[in-house]
Amino acid sequence: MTSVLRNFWPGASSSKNDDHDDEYSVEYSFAVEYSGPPLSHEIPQVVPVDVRRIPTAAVAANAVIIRNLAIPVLQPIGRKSDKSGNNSSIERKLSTGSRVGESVRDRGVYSSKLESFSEKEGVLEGRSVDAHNVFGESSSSSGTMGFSDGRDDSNQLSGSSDCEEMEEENKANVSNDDLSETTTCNSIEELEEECEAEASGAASRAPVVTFRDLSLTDSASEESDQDEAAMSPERPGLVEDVKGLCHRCCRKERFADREVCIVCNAKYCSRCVLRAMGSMPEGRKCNPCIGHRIHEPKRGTLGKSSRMMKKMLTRDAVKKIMSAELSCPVNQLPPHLIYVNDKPLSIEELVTLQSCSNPPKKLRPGRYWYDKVSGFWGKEGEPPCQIISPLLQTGYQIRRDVSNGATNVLINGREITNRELWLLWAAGIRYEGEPHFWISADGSCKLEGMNNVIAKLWEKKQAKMLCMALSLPLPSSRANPAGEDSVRERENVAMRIERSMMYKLLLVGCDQSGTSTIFKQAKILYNVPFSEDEKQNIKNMIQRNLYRYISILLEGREHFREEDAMDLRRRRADKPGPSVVKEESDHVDEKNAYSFSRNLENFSSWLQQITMTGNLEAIFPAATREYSPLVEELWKDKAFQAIYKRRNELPMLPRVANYFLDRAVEISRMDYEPSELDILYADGVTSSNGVASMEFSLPKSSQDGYMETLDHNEPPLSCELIRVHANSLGVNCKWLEMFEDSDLVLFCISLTEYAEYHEDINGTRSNKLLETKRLFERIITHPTLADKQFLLILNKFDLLDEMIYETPLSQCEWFQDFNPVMSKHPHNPNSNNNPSLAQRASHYVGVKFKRLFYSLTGRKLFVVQATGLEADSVDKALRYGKEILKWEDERHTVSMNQDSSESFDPSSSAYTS
Ligand SMILES: Nc1nc2c(ncn2[C@@H]2O[C@H](COP(=O)(O)OP(=O)(O)OP(=O)(O)O)[C@@H](O)[C@H]2O)c(=O)[nH]1
Ligand SMILES: [Mg+2]
Repeated sequence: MTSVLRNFWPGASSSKNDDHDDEYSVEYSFAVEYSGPPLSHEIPQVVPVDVRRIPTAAVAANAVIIRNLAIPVLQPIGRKSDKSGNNSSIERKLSTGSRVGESVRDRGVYSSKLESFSEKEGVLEGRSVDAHNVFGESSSSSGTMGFSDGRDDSNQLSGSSDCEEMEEENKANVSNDDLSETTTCNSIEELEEECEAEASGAASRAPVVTFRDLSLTDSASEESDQDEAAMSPERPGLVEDVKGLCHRCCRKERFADREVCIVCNAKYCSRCVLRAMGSMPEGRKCNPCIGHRIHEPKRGTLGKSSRMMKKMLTRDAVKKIMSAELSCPVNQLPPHLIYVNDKPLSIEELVTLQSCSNPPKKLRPGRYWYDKVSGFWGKEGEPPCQIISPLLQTGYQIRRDVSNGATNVLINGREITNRELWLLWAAGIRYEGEPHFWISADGSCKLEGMNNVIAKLWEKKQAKMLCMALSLPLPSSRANPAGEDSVRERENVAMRIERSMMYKLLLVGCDQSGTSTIFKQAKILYNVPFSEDEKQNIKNMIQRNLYRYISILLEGREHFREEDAMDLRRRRADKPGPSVVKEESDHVDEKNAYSFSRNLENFSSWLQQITMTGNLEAIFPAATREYSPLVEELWKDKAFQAIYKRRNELPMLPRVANYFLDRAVEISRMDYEPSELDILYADGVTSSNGVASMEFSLPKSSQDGYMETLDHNEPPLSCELIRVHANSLGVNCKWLEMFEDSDLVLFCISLTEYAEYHEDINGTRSNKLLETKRLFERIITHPTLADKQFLLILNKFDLLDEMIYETPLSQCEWFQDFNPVMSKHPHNPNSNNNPSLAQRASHYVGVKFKRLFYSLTGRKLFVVQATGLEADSVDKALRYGKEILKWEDERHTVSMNQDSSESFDPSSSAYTS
């Protein structure tokens, strides 16, 4: 009471200094009659306050509450709030600047606006809104409760509207009101506007408080989910993007990875995302945006989880979130915002449209036209962009000017555009005057009032070509029985989620490192089938390779034959009788161990010529039919077998050639079907320059030795293996950026490279392993792969084992200090105590790369030894990759949980599963 009275009469004399008890030291005084000299001026009058006119807050239950009023949800104070302790500028201004009279006037203004808004909304028609009460609660909450997050509070008092257009109209009306009223006083809107402008992003953030119409709750429960979606509050505005800063903590740190709210576009760093988005019951939306429609341009990203999500949450949790994002009602297309022939769609019409055999692609809220007769579909004011299923019951009658045509030519009641006029012309339709054509779904064209078909649009090649050139639509060849589409749609949703959850493994390596062998091995290993086309191409490739190997042998024959003839000539020369020698030597020239019959000789010169001119590809597959018998004849020929025996003397012949040449007759036949092993051994199946990718699931195996505990319920791991050749990465590995979303990089090197050399055009020799080392350095330091895990695959271990004794590892200058102390005991392959020289060498190479990796990145490199041609070995390497991914996942989850444990309760979140 003391303080009330003290404040009530501020001009009163203070008795603070009195030493009396508090009880007697109150700061109020009583009026006493003035007895001094007469005054020269008038005494100001005090207007008595009518206490009955001071607005008071009504009891909430009795108050008429505007639509969408709900219990306010407290949010963390946003970065735009005043850090000095005042919660918002609105609050500050309300408490300091406004006098009682102004305040009351403001309330009046606000009240009238609310009423006019509510009336326009059409939802509260016939009810009176106690705006004073609403305002009273609102202002008291901002003034005394300190409840604010610095967001656009104007939204808090807005109800939902049925469509964007309506809301815009309302806004326009409200702002007109503003103009008339705010010239005289500081209205709430004005203050809010100032406040908004103060905040760096002038656009408002999502409202913190959402209002739900309590009076409608009963009936709302009867509405379908879709209805709820349609009636959901309007989307909050987009937040302004402050480049590179997290919307919550305003920090740049950790912002390389970010998650974006699909409603307001606010971006969050990994530290803040879970706090901002919570359990994500409707997918990636920050808490205030839950219940709101998505920002339409984001529709394409629905269900596609980001890297950050995958890193932070368990796979199951991400799957749940993505599936909720795709399927929750509020995220579905709002039918009432899609207009077809001037009519907003109903839910049934939208379903009909989406589930027809040929639905519109990329349907978004907007205005479209639809010609039910022909199935032409387009955006209002534009030529057709698609031909959808005809005769769907959707939209009103088509308007003549709906596509903005100015040609005076009508098709099914619509004045067509110039581009379509060209189409008629290309279809051979000639006319005079201002005709009206009727074109049916199959393209049959009739003149109005006539019964005969004058042309069929889609039978004319020119018409189709013109459509392609002018970006006009062509009819779809798809015809699906009703119902199938929705099934497929459901499957697609599941597939999309699966796909987005896949681990991406990038397999990269230098020439001949064995990346394509590993890729093919994985394909065979995990039952990823080769398509019929692929099989046919592989067959052609293997047969072509066979002819190439034969041609290399035939080239060798020239050399062997020469050698043999010289040898014989030398031996004959040692014998007496010059004329006899000459005769015999001629004979030898013609017929020695490497001589062919005339037939084979012709075949041999033809094949060598074709190979030299590089036309080998052109003669396949026809060559198989023509020359298969000749290959058989060649194979059986003694001279050819003699050449084949000396094949190791031909450096140009790849090692793998033996595998195919041994079965030359079988492979050259028309009916040859490549086996899996043939495919594995075949060179060139995966093009050297291209990028190949395949999806597979890595099943759980009891051989998983890396896991201490085997979880038998664990689902198989979905992976995508992308093989890219170093040559295709461009200068400075520029194209690595394309693989930014890889989870693990498998860098493959051949263990034989230490003894192999490259020769450039100047004849300078360089060690292949050192070249690989340079590529490795470039890749691991590439910014795109900065935070990726790397697994080094030391391939071709079998070959290293063969050659290491003859060719020491120290041949390569980087490995000069390799000097292993070998045990005197013979090597036992099953014992780890006495590793072979090849094992020691490969271990040494691994350590060298590990040190290099650590020196450049400060991180750990994983290494595995492999033999690409052996299935088990590749399986083991890929499973090791899987373990790395899982460790990485676990590490992230743990660190995120630690990060968020202070203020975020993980048990309340969907990410714990
Ligand atoms: N012995 C043996 N040979 C292998 C191994 N891995 C690959 N090869 C062979 O090495 C050769 C090159 O392997 P690829 O898989 O084609 O190498 P790449 O990385 O695709 O290189 P490019 O063909 O230049 O694109 C092929 O002939 C393979 O059969 C292995 O582990 N052991
Ligand atoms: Mg290859």
